[in-house]
Parts: sequence; structure tokens; C-alpha cells
Amino acid sequence: MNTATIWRTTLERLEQTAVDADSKAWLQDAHLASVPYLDDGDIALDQADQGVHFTLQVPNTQACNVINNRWRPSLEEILTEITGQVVTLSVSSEDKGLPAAQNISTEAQAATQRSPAQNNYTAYFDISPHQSTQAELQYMTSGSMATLEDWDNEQRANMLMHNRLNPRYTFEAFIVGNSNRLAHAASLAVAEAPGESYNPLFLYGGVGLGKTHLLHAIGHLGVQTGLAVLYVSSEQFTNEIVNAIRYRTTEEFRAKYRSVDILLVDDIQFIAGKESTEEEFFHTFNSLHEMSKQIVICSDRPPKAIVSLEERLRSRFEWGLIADIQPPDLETRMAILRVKSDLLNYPIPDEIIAYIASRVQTNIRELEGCLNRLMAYQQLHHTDLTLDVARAAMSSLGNDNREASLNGRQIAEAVADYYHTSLEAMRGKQRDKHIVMPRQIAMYLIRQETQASLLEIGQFFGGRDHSTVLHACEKIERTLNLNPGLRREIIAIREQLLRE
Ligand SMILES: Nc1ncnc2c1ncn2[C@@H]1O[C@H](COP(=O)(O)OP(=O)(O)OP(=O)(O)O)[C@@H](O)[C@H]1O
Repeated sequence: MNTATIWRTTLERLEQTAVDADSKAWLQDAHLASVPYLDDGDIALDQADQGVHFTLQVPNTQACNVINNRWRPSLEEILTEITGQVVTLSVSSEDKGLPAAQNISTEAQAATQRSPAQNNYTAYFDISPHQSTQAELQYMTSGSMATLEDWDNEQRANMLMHNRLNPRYTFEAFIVGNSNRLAHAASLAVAEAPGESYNPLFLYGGVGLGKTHLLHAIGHLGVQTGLAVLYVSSEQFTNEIVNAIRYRTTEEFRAKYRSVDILLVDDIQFIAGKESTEEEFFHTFNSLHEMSKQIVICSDRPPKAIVSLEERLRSRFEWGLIADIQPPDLETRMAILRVKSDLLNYPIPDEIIAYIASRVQTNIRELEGCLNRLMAYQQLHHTDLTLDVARAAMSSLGNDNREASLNGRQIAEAVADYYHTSLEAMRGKQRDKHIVMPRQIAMYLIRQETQASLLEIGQFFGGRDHSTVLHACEKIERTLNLNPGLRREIIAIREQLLRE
């Protein structure tokens, strides 16, 4: 492979990244200089066991600065991939002698006069056209990345390409219940007045309970009010700091993180024990906090429980407000399912919503998964949406292991417990109302939750006829549709059974 082919392939791969118009034009005009030990224009890669050093010749000094500062690490990565050798790259300008201002290409000059939106940036940061043009012009003519302000506008634009907020994760789409009320209220407060109320805001809770959703919702509101918002996972933060150290771009890294108005950090627990990351995060935190910029942090546990987190960070995380998110109660789970099914334009009868909500108790992501599975299952089988279909969808996908292992006796005992009666009484001859009703509910639930036949159920309940069982099941089903109280009782029994 010769250098021309390598460079062409590099540009093709870089296409997968959003590259701004100026850089694109400069990169297309650039070429890789041959490395010294080549004699026929081809690279003898197997000789390069110490790695390969390339020089990229670019058209002018401005291009040299931008590509060196912004694209060199990505280019090195791609070149390393293509050649299979560790590549280091220097960027060199072909016409170093010319004054910087004269080297602006026509394309680059045009770009300085375009608004940020025309430059294909996603509008997660508000850079007003006036500000941007001024800063870009100053940058173009200065010939160096000398000031933080220059960096600020350049890098902010670059950040836009990576700062993806999920459009579905808004405050409007977040269902509030007792389990998440405080976390929601605190998030809304910091989104409405960043840096003023709780700083930092530390949200914690179990898997799939809406922490990321709230972070993004804060982000959206910040963006709408024209603030610079940066959402980052702690993994991404770590990678960036590792790269910054490796490529000696820590100044840029710092400038980037200190330029935001709202910093949202997900899964902070993963930085614990990573010394350089903790160190850098500590300084980032302090700088932002001193400038009254808002910091919101999420974790799966409270600061005290993040083992091996440096004490100075832990204490800072405790400065503001710590709000937890607990698993949602039944009503909240049902409300979430209702909203999600409306969003999917997939109407679901209450009975089925209640059925799914009673089965998935601790993870909203899983709850959503069940809804999606149900939809897929129903469409695949071209069938009406009934409780039986819902049961089949969930059990066929292995969601109901506990249910599969339930037997009639366990169910009957749970019903007896719930209604403060005894299994013996339910299996006996008594016809008092306070025994008949639980008996019928137990029959209904056994029919729903197990494979037992009407005959078997009848035998279990003192040798009753299969038509008696059928009558009981039908009666409970009818009453369920008219009596929300009974529906709640049955859900509670199911929940209890699944918990045991
Ligand atoms: N209260 C809620 N209202 C509506 N949707 C919610 C709510 N809580 C969570 N969700 C939804 O549940 C899914 C999982 O939420 P999210 O990713 O925010 O969880 P998380 O707590 O960050 O989980 P993890 O610890 O795995 O990162 C998302 O689709 C989110 O929209």
C-alpha cells in the first residue's frame, strides 16, 4: 500500500465522523509524505516494528493548526488501524513562509461567513452567528490557538458533534411518583436555575430507574435557554483524559470542560480508583463550581458507598443535594406503561397494563422491554391483544421464570394469607362470603398462572366440579373489569408471589 492509498483510505474512514467544512477542505488538499526508509514508494510495514511516523503536508498554517489540534488523534487512530502499526503523525504546513492571514482558502473564508447551523453543527450549543464569526475570524487570522476564547468557540462547535441528548428523555416524558419525586423536583430546579440551587446535584438509584433520563431532561432545558451543556459518561471522561495525557492536549481538555454552563456526568462510580481521572475531575469540579456553573452527577449508589473514591471528591459530591430514586410503585409503573404505549400509539387494555406492571417491579427499562416484546409478539402472531397473549409473550421470552415455577398450592396459600383466611377453609365446604370470594380468586389465579386444568383445580379445592371452577374464573374476570379495587388486590397478590 503506498502513502496515497493510505491517505485516501484514511479520508474515507474519517467520513464516518462529522468533519466541519474547513477541516474537510484542508484534509482533502493534504497528502502524506513518504517515510524515509521506503525506496519504491511502498511502505514496508513489517520493518516498522517500532511504529511508523508519518508527516502530513497540509496547505497552510491555519490548516496545520486546526488539523494538529483537532484531528491528529483521530487520524493517528485511523492510520494505526489501516497500517496495523502504531502510527504517530506530525502535521506540517507546505507554505510556512507566508503570513498566516493570506493562507485562508476560499472554502475556509466562506465558512467563516456561514452561520454555525450552516456549518452542519447540531444545535446543542447556542453559538450566536455574530459571536462565532468574530471568533472564527480572529482565529483564522491569528494563526495559532493562542487564547482560550478561540478554543472555546472552535471546540464548542466540535463538542456539538459528540454531545447527543436523547430527544425522548424530557421532563414531559418523565412520570413522577413517590419513588422519584425528590429527584425529579431537584432536577427541574437545577434546570430552571443552573448553578443557583443545588450544586452539585447528585442523583443515585438502581439500574434502569431514570437517572440518565433526568440528566438528559436537564440538558434539554439548558440547551433551550441557550446554555452550553455537556453530557458525558464517566467512561468517556476517562477516555478523554487518557487521550489528553497521551497526546499532550490536557490544556484543550481543561478548556473544554471549563467552558460549559452545565456539566452532566453519568455513572460517576466508574471513576473511583482511577487516579488521573479523579484528579482531573476534581479540578474540573472546582473550576466549574467556583464559576457557579451547574454540575449534575449520577451514580448507582450514594457517594458514601462508592468505595475507593478519593475523600476530597466524595465530600464535594455531598456539598449540594443528594437525591435517590427508588423502584417505582405499582401505580407509577402502570402510568409509565400507559404513557409509553400512548407514545408508541399502541393501545393496551388496563388489564394487560396491570399484568405487565405486576411482573416487572424494579427496572423501568425492563418494563419498556416487555411492552416492546408484547408488541412484537402480537404482530408476529397476528392475534388480538388479550391477557393470554400477554402471558404467552412474556413467558415465551423467558421473562416469567418465577411464574413458571409457581404451583397451585403456593397461589392458594398466598390468596389465603392476603385475605386472612386459611387454606383449609378455602378447600372445605364453607359457603360464607369471606371464604367464597378468596376461593374464587385463588381458582382464577391458578388458572391464570399455571397449566392446571379446570378438573385439577376443582380436585384441589375439595373435589369440586370443573364447571364450578369455570364459573368462578368467569365471575372474577367480569368483576375485575368493573372493580378497580379487586384488580389492585389481585395485582398485590401476584406481586407477593413473584417476590417470594
Ligand atoms: N419516571 C420515568 N418516566 C418515564 N420513563 C422512565 C422513567 N424512569 C425511567 N424511564 C425510562 O426507563 C428507561 C431507563 O432509564 P434510564 O436509562 O434513565 O435509567 P438509569 O437509571 O440511567 O439506568 P442505568 O443505571 O442502567 O444507567 C429509559 O427509557 C427511561 O426513559
